[in-house]
Amino acid sequence: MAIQKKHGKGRLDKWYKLAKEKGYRARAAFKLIQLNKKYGFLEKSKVLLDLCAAPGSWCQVAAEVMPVNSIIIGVDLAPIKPIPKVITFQSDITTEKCRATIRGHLKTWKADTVLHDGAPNVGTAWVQDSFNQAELTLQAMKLATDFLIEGGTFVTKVFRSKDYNSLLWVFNQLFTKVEATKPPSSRNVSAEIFVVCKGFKAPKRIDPKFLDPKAVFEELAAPTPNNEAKVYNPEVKKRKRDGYEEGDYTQFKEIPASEFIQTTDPIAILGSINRLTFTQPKNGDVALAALEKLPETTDDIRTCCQDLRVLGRKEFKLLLRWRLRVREIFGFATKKTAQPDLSEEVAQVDSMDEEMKIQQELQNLKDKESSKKKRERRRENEKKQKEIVRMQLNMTTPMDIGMEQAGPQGEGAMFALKTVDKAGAMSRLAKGKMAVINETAAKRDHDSGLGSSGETDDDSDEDGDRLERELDDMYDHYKEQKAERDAKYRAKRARAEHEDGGWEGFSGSDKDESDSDGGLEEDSDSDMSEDEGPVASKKSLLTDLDNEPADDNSGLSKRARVFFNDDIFKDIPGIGDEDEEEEEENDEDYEDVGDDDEEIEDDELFSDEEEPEAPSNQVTKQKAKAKTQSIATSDSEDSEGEDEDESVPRRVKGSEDEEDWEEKDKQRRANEPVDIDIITAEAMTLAHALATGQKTKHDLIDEGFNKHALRDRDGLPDWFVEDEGRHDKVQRPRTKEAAAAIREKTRAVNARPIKKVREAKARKKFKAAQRLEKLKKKSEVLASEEGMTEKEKADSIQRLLAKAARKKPRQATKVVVARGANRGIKSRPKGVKGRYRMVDPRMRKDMRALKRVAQRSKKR
Ligand SMILES: C[S@@+](CC[C@H](N)C(=O)[O-])C[C@H]1O[C@@H](n2cnc3c(N)ncnc32)[C@H](O)[C@@H]1O
Repeated sequence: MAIQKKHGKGRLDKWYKLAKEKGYRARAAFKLIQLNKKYGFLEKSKVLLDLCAAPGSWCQVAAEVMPVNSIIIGVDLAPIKPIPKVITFQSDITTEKCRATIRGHLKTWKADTVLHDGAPNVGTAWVQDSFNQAELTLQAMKLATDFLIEGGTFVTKVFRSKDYNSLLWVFNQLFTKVEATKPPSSRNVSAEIFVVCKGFKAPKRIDPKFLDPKAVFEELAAPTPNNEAKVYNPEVKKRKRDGYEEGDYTQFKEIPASEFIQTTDPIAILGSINRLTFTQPKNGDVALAALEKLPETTDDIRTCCQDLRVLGRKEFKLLLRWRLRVREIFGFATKKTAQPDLSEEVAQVDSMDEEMKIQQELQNLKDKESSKKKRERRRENEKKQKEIVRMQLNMTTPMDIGMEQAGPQGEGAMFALKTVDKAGAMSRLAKGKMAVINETAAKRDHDSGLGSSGETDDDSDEDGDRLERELDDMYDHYKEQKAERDAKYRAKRARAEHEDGGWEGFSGSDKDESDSDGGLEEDSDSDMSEDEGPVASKKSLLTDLDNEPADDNSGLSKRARVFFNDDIFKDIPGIGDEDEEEEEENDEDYEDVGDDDEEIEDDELFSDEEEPEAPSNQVTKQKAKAKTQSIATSDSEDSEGEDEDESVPRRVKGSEDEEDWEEKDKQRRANEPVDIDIITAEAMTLAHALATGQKTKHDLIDEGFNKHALRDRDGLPDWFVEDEGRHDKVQRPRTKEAAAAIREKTRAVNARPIKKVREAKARKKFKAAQRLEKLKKKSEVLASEEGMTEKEKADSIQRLLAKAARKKPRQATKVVVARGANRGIKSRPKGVKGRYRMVDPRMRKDMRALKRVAQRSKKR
């Protein structure tokens, strides 16, 4: 029965067997061994307390690893058979008696390490058990706090349950470093996890609440700071997770539109609710009835209320304006009517004395002045934007802007131009990233209190601007949250930021400056003087003007560049800036590397003659070759005289070691946003259609004019544009054959993992070195031969060299029929030497049959 149970739970695993082999009383021993391997606490300990130690495998390990003459005390409810060098006794660790016994054994000593692997009878009722376990852990920690030395280590088992975080929080209060880990020997199916708490803070007084299960597991939602104990760390934050509201487990939320009118936080509603309804509840909402009849409640408004989640900024503004108007009609406090004292809904100014009148007039004048300034600034900004757009269309040069910005001083002009360029504007322009510029300019407008350039009623639109800013903030906040949750999104954003590195700097400083209403010119000057100085600026200016024609070298005419600057070409490899191109090429190179476990025959790698292979394989090789050339590898040794290996995509750069490379490769593949295979398959399909005449050049041009080519994203909310970019893409046809060819390519790349290729190359080099060494020795022997003339010696050495240089005739590939046990096995079958190829028996029969048929038809 007992054996059955062990089998049933899969207990007779390798750790179980190993424990038996090594004489440990339980497989748990390996958990401690592995924990100690990672954190190394046993070697440093002289006194150890093992709570819940039966049957005693942890004590065994401790006795083995700890220095001689260490004190090890083990306690458990169950009896522990004696272990040499270990004191054991039977007791319940939650009792005072146990504490006293330990005290008796330790006397004045303090423990360097306290271990706890306790588990109350797991298996009866999980919820109950997990709580008891957490409670037991807390009890163990209580004991640990009594006996641990300052800086000591507490290692405990915890079950991942609802109390897990609470326990961790407490540990964090009492130890400087807390880490949760799961050693390999701990079964994956088990919810157990081990927490290693290092650096006991040994506070003089510990708030009893820290060790009280009630306080820890129930009241932790609002933890009381333990001000008395020096361990309290205000920086420890408890993460707040929003779940469903109590009693409301639906994701779709709707509220009456009247609530939106009455609320003081309309943006919160727009951000969290799906629909505003006008349907009358049974009890009859008077406000809602009146609201429905208002002429302000137009069909547009009703449509917007239908689904708030699909609205853009424009619609949000529409709703918010509607709300303000309705509030005015209903006599609710609005921003315009409200006085500083918000508690009063409508403030009436009946009489105004002289002084107040003067103040009012002054205020009016001030307002006018500021709105005039605003208008001027906006006009200036619009002008600048236009110039930038002109620049993008190559109608003007950056120099024009620089000169204008810098004014009459010639040097200033240099500065300004430099700064334009420092911001990466020139290169961005060439890359068609003006969207970013416009966005940044718009943002600056925002920050400086200006609305979007399309609006003219700047005085009356203050509310709108504020709302817009709030909406922007909310959107940014949403993006931040998304980034926090989604590692992939974070990586993608990091990549984007990396690509836009120069631009980031610009927008960053831009934002800072704009807080003080600074324009582009102010940015330029401050950046310049702070960062690099005039010499650098001139240098940079020269460099960048030099760089300008480099773009022309891309072979594109100005018109072509403007054309390819369109967003539609953004994701297409081969079009766009060179960096992107290069990176994508690299990415493709890094793609689809199979796992290293696959065996590759050396002979296959070192084949001197090209074997006839499938056409797709050849295509792959050629492609890989082209790529290899495009990647600047410094691994010159590897490439020496090994042209046959060039077909293997090279992924090794400089001195990067393999693990590094593999790690990076993994990350790269995880972050890869564009499916290169799909794009290649599309390209192949297109090429095939062109080659077979199914499509003509004109068809392609025609297809180029589609809805995606004329995307007008002006005024659309960022989130919408982002979402569109992700999903609204041109669907190009992909044939089955193209997809199959790409799959084949992937398979071919996978079949030659770089690790194996490198190993094989290294082996080949090693063998060559050995041969050379042999040759040297033989030549030396010949040279020192006394019975030979100098000519004979020279001839013999010559012959040796010629023989060594002669290529060995290639061995014929042996065909091995895979039978029985050999089927599906990739390693070399027994007794087979040299090149071989495994074939299926059916394949050999088929081949023979084909040959027979061919011969017969010849005879006829
Ligand atoms: C997983 S075993 C410990 C294995 C041990 N670490 C080893 O290496 O052999 C869990 C132990 O916790 C003990 N235990 C549970 N509650 C206890 C309590 N209140 N006081 C003492 N021991 C307890 C159980 O008797 C059981 O032997």
